[in-house]
Amino acid sequence: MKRVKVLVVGAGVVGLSTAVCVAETLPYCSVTVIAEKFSPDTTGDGAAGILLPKEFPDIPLERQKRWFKESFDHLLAIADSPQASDAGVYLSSGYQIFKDIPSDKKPFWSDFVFGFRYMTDREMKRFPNHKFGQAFTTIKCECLNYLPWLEKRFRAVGGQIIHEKVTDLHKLALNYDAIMNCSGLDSRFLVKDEEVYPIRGQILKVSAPWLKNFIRDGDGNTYIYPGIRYVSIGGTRQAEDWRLEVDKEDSEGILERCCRLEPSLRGAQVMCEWVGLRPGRANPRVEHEYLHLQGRQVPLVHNYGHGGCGVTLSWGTALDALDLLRQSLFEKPPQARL
Ligand SMILES: Cc1cc2nc3c(=O)[nH]c(=O)nc-3n(C[C@H](O)[C@H](O)[C@H](O)COP(=O)(O)OP(=O)(O)OC[C@H]3O[C@@H](n4cnc5c(N)ncnc54)[C@H](O)[C@@H]3O)c2cc1C
Ligand SMILES: O=C([O-])CC(=O)C(=O)O
Repeated sequence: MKRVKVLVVGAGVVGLSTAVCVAETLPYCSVTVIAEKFSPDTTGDGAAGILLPKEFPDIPLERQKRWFKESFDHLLAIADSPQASDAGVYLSSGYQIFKDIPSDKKPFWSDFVFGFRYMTDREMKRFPNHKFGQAFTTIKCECLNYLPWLEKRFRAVGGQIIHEKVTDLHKLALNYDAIMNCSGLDSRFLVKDEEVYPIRGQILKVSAPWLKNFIRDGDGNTYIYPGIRYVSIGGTRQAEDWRLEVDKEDSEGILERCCRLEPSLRGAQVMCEWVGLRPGRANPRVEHEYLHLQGRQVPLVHNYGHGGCGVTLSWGTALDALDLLRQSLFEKPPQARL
């Protein structure tokens, strides 16, 4: 009997991962996802979806390693299964190159990807403006496939979906035993967290089926990611910039920088241009508190603020959010709803 009603706010890669984790792990919970936007209109749908972490300043490194390893291993199992093409999850190999030798040549995630090594002098000759490079195989998770696939998996275990904008979490909490907030950038308004801010990202999707390996400049501003339908080339990282319109100058800059790294892109046809707002935050917020209403305390588990790493850390942070939910339900068992 499903006696605990859990509501997940958000149907991006973070919300759907969280909803699937809870619905598949806690048989006593009935789980509903409520969101204003679903695939193909969430931030992850336009993202390249490469699994590549960055280091957050105030989260213990062991926790960050766990977030990445769990996400990588979860997606690797999908990539290795007959579900891979439906889910849009596959291995992707390539290079990260640096104009200056980075202080951390062997980053914390290097043991979790496959075949991490420094590039040879011969390989580096292809990139005369760069001094150092890393070669490795990671995973690419294309949300245009992965999110509908996750949604199907969620429905298969009885998950419910509501298509609606939420304006007041307290009102919703009258009808649920726990709420999980996966509203990304909109947490700025929904839970009034002023630490979340937009980091605008513009990319172009080009047709260049001859490209097989990714190339990323370590500064994070220029990258080329071959994918299933197209090659994503980027990018921009404009903090506090809320514009969702395509900026012509940004597109020109992206093409120019990417063609410098990969001259064969000069002949590539641009299929579309896309802008998304990363949910920036110094550190992702994966923690819980309680909403107080009419004598009841309703657990509120937050899972948002992943910046440019939402796909990269989606499963690991969802598992942490699941633990926080379990802990909060155990600390304060559901109290009678009105
Ligand atoms: C150009 C670009 C490239 C990127 N490339 C990568 C990459 O290669 N690898 C990687 O790991 N990450 C990448 N990212 C980052 C990644 O896309 C994000 O971190 C991730 O998509 C965030 O997911 P989310 O579920 O937290 O938020 P979102 O996808 O923004 O989803 C938020 C959800 O909450 C819902 N919501 C919000 N407020 C409300 C409300 N009030 N009521 C109802 N619903 C609400 C929305 O409707 C939506 O369903 C990239 C981002 C950009 C912009
Ligand atoms: O940085 C990258 O390589 C891709 C990415 O995650 C982003 O643009 O946010």
